[in-house]
Amino acid sequence: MTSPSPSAPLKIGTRGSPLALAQAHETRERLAAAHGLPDDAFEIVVIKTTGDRVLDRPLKEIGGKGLFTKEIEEAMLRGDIHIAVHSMKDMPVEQPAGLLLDCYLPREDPRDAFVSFAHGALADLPPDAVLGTSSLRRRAQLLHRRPGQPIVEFRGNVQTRMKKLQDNVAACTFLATAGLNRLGMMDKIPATPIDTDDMLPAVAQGAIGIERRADDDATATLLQAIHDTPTGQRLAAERAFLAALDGSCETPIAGLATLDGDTLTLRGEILRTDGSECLAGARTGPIADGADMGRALASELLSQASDDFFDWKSA
Ligand SMILES: NCc1[nH]cc(CCC(=O)O)c1CC(=O)O
Repeated sequence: MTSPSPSAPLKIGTRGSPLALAQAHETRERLAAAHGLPDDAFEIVVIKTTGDRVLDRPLKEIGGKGLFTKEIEEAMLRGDIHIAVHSMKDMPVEQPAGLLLDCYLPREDPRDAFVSFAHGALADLPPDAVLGTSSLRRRAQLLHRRPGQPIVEFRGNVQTRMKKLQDNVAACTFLATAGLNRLGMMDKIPATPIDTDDMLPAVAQGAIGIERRADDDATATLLQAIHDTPTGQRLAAERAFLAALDGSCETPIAGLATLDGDTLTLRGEILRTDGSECLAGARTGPIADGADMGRALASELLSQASDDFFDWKSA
């Protein structure tokens, strides 16, 4: 196998957002360290996606799967890049033909964070405080616990959202703790992780996945050295749950697997968009049965859902 070198670097495709770049740099550092190669044996290639281009509309209006991945995957299939670094939370459950996702970096904190200048915790919020989020899941979860609470659409990167909070567009917002940690911002903004019993995270939240061409054996060998097995086991359960629900990032579905010795516990929930109903459940079993547990939990929740529960799918 030929190794990447400064003259023939391994090309790492990524979106250009600060978080995406931080993730690409982490991947480069791990690959360089694992293989004793210099940093410039890896080249970071920034690719703009539809999700980056359209900033003025809520993502759910643009629709379609792979909003943040399509252009990057096309570049990989053309051979312009060798690997692509993704937030697994944004990844469709199936990859396009010819591409494979079987390498995960060690997962960061999966919890959501409560971000507010005015209030210390979610529980302290008065019922008329305006919450800022554009995530269907967070919105449904918040409304489920706090019916009638006003919520405004809140998109943009961390800086944009902090500015909106300062301008009092909302009293608080919600961000993934993982993203804040990876950007080194957890101490710089008023953010507190939310217990997963109070807000169950999105499937795969906090996990980074590295995609490659299925037939690229040289790259597969390179990636094996940085794959984190426990993260892969947790995501196998969570993504099987998501796949069985036919969900994507922008649907009110939450799921989190945890490991304890040889045992995996998967918690999951599905909600109505307006938060009026939340179906939740859990499964515990051997780690190797994670994907089966994900599918079983999905069936259990689906069997409890009334006919109109999934109306949000066409909404
Ligand atoms: N949907 C956007 C997105 N995709 C991944 C992350 C955060 C990092 C992660 O979960 O790994 C975020 C931002 C957020 O939810 O705050």
